[in-house]
Amino acid sequence: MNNLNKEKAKKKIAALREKIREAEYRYFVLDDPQISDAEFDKLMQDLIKLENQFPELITADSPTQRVGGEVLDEFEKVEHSTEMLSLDNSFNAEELRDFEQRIAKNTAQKDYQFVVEHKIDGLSAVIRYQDGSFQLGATRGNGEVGENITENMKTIRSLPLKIKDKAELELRGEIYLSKSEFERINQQRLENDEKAFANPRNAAAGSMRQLDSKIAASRRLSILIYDLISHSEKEFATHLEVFFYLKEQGFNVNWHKKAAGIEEVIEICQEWEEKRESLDFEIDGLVVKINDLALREELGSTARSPRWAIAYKFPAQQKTSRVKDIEISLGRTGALTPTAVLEAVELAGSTVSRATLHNEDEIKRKDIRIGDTVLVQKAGDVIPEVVKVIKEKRDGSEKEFEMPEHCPVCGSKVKRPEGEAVTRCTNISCPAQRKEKILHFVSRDAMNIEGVGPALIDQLLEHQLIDDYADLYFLKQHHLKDLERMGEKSSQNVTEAIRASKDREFFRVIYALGIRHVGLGAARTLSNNYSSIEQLRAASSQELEEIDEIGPVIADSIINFFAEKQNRDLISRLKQAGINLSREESEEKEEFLAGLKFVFTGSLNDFTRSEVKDLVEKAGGRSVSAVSSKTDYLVIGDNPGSKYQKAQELGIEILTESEFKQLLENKEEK
Ligand SMILES: NC(=O)c1ccc[n+]([C@@H]2O[C@H](COP(=O)([O-])OP(=O)(O)OC[C@H]3O[C@@H](n4cnc5c(N)ncnc54)[C@H](O)[C@@H]3O)[C@@H](O)[C@H]2O)c1
Ligand SMILES: [Zn+2]
Repeated sequence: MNNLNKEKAKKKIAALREKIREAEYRYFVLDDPQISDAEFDKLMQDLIKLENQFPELITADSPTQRVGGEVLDEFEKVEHSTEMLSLDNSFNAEELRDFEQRIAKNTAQKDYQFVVEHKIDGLSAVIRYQDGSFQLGATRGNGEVGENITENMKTIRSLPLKIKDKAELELRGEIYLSKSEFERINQQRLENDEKAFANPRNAAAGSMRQLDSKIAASRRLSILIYDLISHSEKEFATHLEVFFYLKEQGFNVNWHKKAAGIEEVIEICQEWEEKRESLDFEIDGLVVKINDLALREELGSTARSPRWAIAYKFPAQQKTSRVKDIEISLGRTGALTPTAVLEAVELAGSTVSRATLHNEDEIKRKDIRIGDTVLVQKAGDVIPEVVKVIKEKRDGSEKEFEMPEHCPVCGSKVKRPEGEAVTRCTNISCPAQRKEKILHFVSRDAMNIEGVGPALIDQLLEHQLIDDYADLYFLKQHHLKDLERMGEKSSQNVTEAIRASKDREFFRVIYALGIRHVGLGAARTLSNNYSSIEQLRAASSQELEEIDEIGPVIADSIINFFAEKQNRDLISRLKQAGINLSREESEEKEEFLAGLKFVFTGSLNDFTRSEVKDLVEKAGGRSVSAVSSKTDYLVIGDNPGSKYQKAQELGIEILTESEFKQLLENKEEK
């Protein structure tokens, strides 16, 4: 890079600027990005580096010198009282330390503090109040002029229309969609044959730019406030004081934490990298700000961003890749599932080379072709998926995908029942299905039988030593000994592992049966409601549906499962083998939360969402998503959302995180 000559740099800079401008237009104006945020950030970083090397090539219209964004003509324009800037980015601890160094160089002050906040992935808004009423809401636009979205903002429930303070205020906050609401909207759009939004940010931005505010209202957006730009009467000394005041006025304020030095900031950033999934909204990083407002003044800002703040960005969750092929795999229910084979990319800390395409309709809807460049996304532990195709990258060589007519494993005809999205192999004894069912049965969350893996199952099926999972319990050591790669010792271990699995908890057995749609959570719920397999089998679909979390689809599937003679036979052989088919005394004793319903809101400090769900369910309780009159407890973390208000209205018992912990601890002693 160092000996790059100026002519070359000039060309490279021009090309980068061109790409960045195009991406900004698609992102800010069309709400339809074609590259991932991480890729955009990379382009920007490359440009910044080059411009730093050749400062004489910096022009006033370079994207590094201004805030991206455009103002749409459809909306009334609003001039901002204070320019709305971007934030500088940092991607690792080193860059955060550099940020601190720059501050140290620019001030004589020694002991300053930082405030770390969530960087919510939504769209920023300016909000004005006068005489205690919400007056005006505007988008950032190009930083100087934004769009008037007051009417749409009135539909945001978490924005108070009235406040106590009668002074003139100007605030900033982030409008966003919760993950659950985002899913709901996309589901609905798919049902209406509309294009799904790529991510919650685009959905939120798209909703705010609707001319018809009824549409915005139907989207249930939220807002978190993170700054006070001006107050006509009060002076504040620190950012924390501002937060305190905003909270007092009834605003939903952004999560924040004080940090004494940059090392503490780094710790908080790393902590949230792991915890981000526990939030019901997306954050793409954290924002680190100077707490002392006078020091902020002193540090000032560049044309593009303040010097007193920096964004810390998490590793990418979305990236582009290319579909090399589309393969079909068979599940235990015989479903033919298309999977995209991708050019490997690093995504959120792991290498991704496959993504699920769900089913034929999904491929059609997204128009995914072999050879396409696609945007791939990964959220938490879920399987990576293709967000969308970047059609501009097509050169005509892409091939459309056709669902095969025959099962790729057994060759039988496949069928796609009317009204269903899934194509299945029609052969009930298709070896692929049998194998998948057994694999599921022995898997970790189910019966957890170590040593019984795909290779062994293949051999057992091939030698007709077993036909289904119940047969595993009738295997003798001498059956196994002669198999490939088995021998005395391993066959003994395997038979021992099979025997040991006989007293797995009842809910694991229910899960292991492989009833369609019954995942681990539903299995747990069922085991909380029925104490034996006989009771479960006797349940009517109406009775099942009355259980929270068990919908008609699951209920039907359970009924169908027990209706099949083959399955009832499987169960009686499991019983004969001595498998635990009822909830034991010991399991019941732990159920001190039996029947109680919990709702969690806000961000918890010591648990992830799946941890608390697990804890509650282990104790026989249930964790549900919405507050209703049937809720027993609402547990609130930092920045609880609208659920908090609703629970208060309904008079539901509210626990803080530490009270919830106490509840668990006290009861466990009993
Ligand atoms: N994918 C694309 O094609 C594409 C194109 C352009 C921009 N982008 C994305 O947009 C970013 C640049 O856009 P930008 O200038 O709007 O954002 P930024 O990343 O520079 O950060 C500033 C914005 O952060 C938001 N924010 C959230 N929480 C905040 C908090 N607690 N305090 C202060 N601000 C907070 C505000 O909306 C603010 O306007 C890029 O980093 C990139 O990720 C992507
Ligand atoms: Zn088959």
